[in-house]
Amino acid sequence: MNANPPRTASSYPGVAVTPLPRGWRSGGHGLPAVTAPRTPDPADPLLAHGGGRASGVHPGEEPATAVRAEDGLATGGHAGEGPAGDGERGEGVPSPLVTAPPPEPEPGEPGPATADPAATPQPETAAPGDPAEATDSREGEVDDASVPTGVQATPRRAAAPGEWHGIVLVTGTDTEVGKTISTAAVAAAAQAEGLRVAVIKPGQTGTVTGAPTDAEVVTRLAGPDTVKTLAEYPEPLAPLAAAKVAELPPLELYEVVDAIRAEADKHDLVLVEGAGGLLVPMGLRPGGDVWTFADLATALGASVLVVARAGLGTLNHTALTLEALSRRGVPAKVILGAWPAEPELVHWANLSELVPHLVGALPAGAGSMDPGVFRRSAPGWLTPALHGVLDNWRVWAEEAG
Ligand SMILES: Nc1ncnc2c1ncn2[C@@H]1O[C@H](COP(=O)(O)OP(=O)(O)OP(=O)(O)O)[C@@H](O)[C@H]1O
Ligand SMILES: C[C@H](N)[C@H](N)CCCCCC(=O)O
Ligand SMILES: [Mg+2]
Repeated sequence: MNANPPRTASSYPGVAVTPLPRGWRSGGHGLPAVTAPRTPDPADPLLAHGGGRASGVHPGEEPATAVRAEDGLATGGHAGEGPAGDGERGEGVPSPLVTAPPPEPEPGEPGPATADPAATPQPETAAPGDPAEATDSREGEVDDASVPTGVQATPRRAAAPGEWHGIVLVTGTDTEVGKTISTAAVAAAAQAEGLRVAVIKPGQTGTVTGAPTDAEVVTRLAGPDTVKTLAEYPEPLAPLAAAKVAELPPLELYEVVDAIRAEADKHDLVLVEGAGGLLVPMGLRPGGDVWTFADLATALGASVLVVARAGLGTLNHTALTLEALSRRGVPAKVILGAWPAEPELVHWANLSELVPHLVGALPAGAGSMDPGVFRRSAPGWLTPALHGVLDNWRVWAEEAG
């Protein structure tokens, strides 16, 4: 006898109106949404991986002040309860996922550029460490350690809390979770809204395998205005390890920051895809210390999308990633990279836990779609926060289940 019989969405907490199973408490407990946000502690070694600066908190600002996420979702509720705001995580209960607001746009900042439909997307690749690809954002700086936190970290076009314009980083709970497909979906939805979109892959590893690069996949599926890879390494390893074994220059944090900011000057949305998960060693700082994708997020003051699996094990991986971002004061939301065609008990259970964090869910197989179908479908997989039209998880679950 099957202990976990298939169920419909309407029988699951968080996406349903039916009562919870006995003893079931839903709504993301165990995930950081129910914990108070940590105030970033400059002495916290996690805030300064490899001895680098801890940023994301700006001079004169109160760090990690919690505000409620505004993502336009009529969700986040619990079984037998109404939409978000009801129940134990009710109105006035702060979400730690939107913490220190990103900095205000600089005075005189130009508005969003108009879309250029004539632009031809072309993946570009710079040689690792190619100085022509990224000017040094640290020009004129004195010493890395003496620079006040965040002074150089102001993005050209910052997004307000809960908004996903400007520079947005895409990480995952692991490698092979659907970061590239999700990046393509967000790019497609944003382009459909008329935004000029760039996608940047700082470190592409595993080129020796002959598989399409992430830039090629994004170009095929979404065709953003600009797609760039900053460095390619042959072996399928973390970028820093791949650079070492190939004896190629590792990615340098501030060259990557500059390359991303340069695209932010020319686009409304710059999606930056990491490699593997949040704390994968990406490259070296000028002083020789390791930097991670989390360091890139704090250096840019950017929000982060976390692409997660839908199946067993995702709650822990997602909670760990969100906690690491929360303690750095980085706003974050979650996308399910591949929702199965035939979801089982575990998928519905995980969905109910993750709904308060979710801003998107892609169907498994989306990456194999015809690009035209992919582009037309993408807005339906994403909430309005990500330029999509998905505004009710219960309705989505009924259709997806
Ligand atoms: N929604 C999806 N539809 C189709 N294929 C998918 C989907 N999500 C993931 N995949 C497949 O799973 C694999 C991993 O996906 P993807 O390349 O997006 O991973 P990733 O998280 O970007 O990994 P990496 O760390 O290597 O960049 C790929 O082979 C991809 O084709
Ligand atoms: C090659 C692979 N597909 C990714 N691009 C790199 C993943 C690095 C993961 C490192 C790790 O967490 O152990
Ligand atoms: Mg990828």
